[in-house]
Order: sequence, then structure tokens, then C-alpha cells
Amino acid sequence: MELQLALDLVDIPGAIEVIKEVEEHIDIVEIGTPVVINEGLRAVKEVKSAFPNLTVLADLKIMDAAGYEVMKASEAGADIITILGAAEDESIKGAIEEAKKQNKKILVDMIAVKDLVKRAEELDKLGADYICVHTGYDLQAVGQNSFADLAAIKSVVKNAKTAIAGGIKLDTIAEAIQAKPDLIIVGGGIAGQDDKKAAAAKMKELMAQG
Ligand SMILES: O=C(CO)[C@H](O)[C@H](O)COP(=O)(O)O
Repeated sequence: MELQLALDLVDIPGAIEVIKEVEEHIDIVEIGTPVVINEGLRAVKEVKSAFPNLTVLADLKIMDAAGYEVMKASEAGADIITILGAAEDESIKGAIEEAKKQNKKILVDMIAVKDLVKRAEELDKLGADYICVHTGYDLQAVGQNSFADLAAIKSVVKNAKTAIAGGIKLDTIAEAIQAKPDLIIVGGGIAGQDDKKAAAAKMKELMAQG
């Protein structure tokens, strides 16, 4: 089980500072959608060159022109690129095909997908590397989470790795761990804490205990 730190509310120097603090306790660093909107793919490029040994995920949440966008994120140094599960199959196929060419991985974000089980089954057959259930900020604000969704997709996904994101904190990570995803994605639960290193270390410790 791997831990991904999502960085959403920082600029490039801020991202580098946080990563330095928690690097030894995380497996993947995510350059979040707001950071890419503010700073462009330069954020991916600068983080990858500062931490060449760290797996970098570009959270582009691609919806269209998927092959092209995967190519540009790959050129910037991303190892994993995200596309939305709600995108057309043609876009999903384009993203997966380009990622294979570039030796990269695709994480499909299931945010706002209504029939999760059916779509997860389809995405698994299309060859997604990761399928991620996700409660975005706007639904976190009204008290939702993705724990039941993770169990639901795990019942049908055979090949892809499964992931969960959205509001996971130290006091809720146990529920995510129980459902045994391959990847747990945490943003504010680490980046928003005073002692980021301690939060990441404790989460990794709980994940190792299983
Ligand atoms: O993609 C995102 C929002 O769309 C976030 O990166 C993801 O939800 C993880 O952050 P947090 O743990 O703070 O919810």
C-alpha cells in the first residue's frame, strides 16, 4: 500500500519545501490541479528535477485531448497522469495509449461518476493503471467520503490498482486502510498540519501495520 501526498494549495517553492519535510515517508507526490492551473506544467518539471527519485503525479483531471495532454505532462516529467472516469472511452484509450508509449501510468479519477461499479469495470477492461474513488472538496464540505465507494469498486476491479482520495486525515485513515486500496491519497491531512512530517510518518506506520 502506497501513500501519495497531494499538494493543492501551494506555489512551486512551497511545494518543494513541504516535500523536503516529508519525502522519506511518501511514495508519490501529486502536483494538484490548482497548482497546475496557477503554475502550469512548470510545477511538475521543477518538482521532478528537485526530486528525481520521487514518483510525481500530475493531477490534470483530463477530460479531452487526452493523448496530447498526457504527452505534455510526460515531457514535463510526470510519472503518473490523471484523467476523469467521466471522460469518453476514446479519451481514456488515447490517454492509456500515449502513457504506454511514454512509459508512464494513468490514474483514472472517479469523481462525479454516478454508476461507479459499471464504470470501474469498463475502465479496468480498458487498461487503466489506477482507478481512484474520490470525494472532492465540494462534497467533503457537505460531509461525504469515499470509503463505501472503495469497497464497491474493489469488488469488480481485477487488473488496475485501486486508490482513494478526499479528506483523509489521521483520524480516518484506518477506515481507508481496512478496505485495502493499493494507494491512499492525502492532501490537507498532511500538508495542512503543523507537523507535516509527523502526520506522514504516522500514516505510513498505520499503513504498514495494515
Ligand atoms: O484532487 C483533489 C481535489 O480535487 C485533492 O488533491 C484530493 O482530494 C486530496 O486532497 P485532500 O486530502 O485535501 O482532500
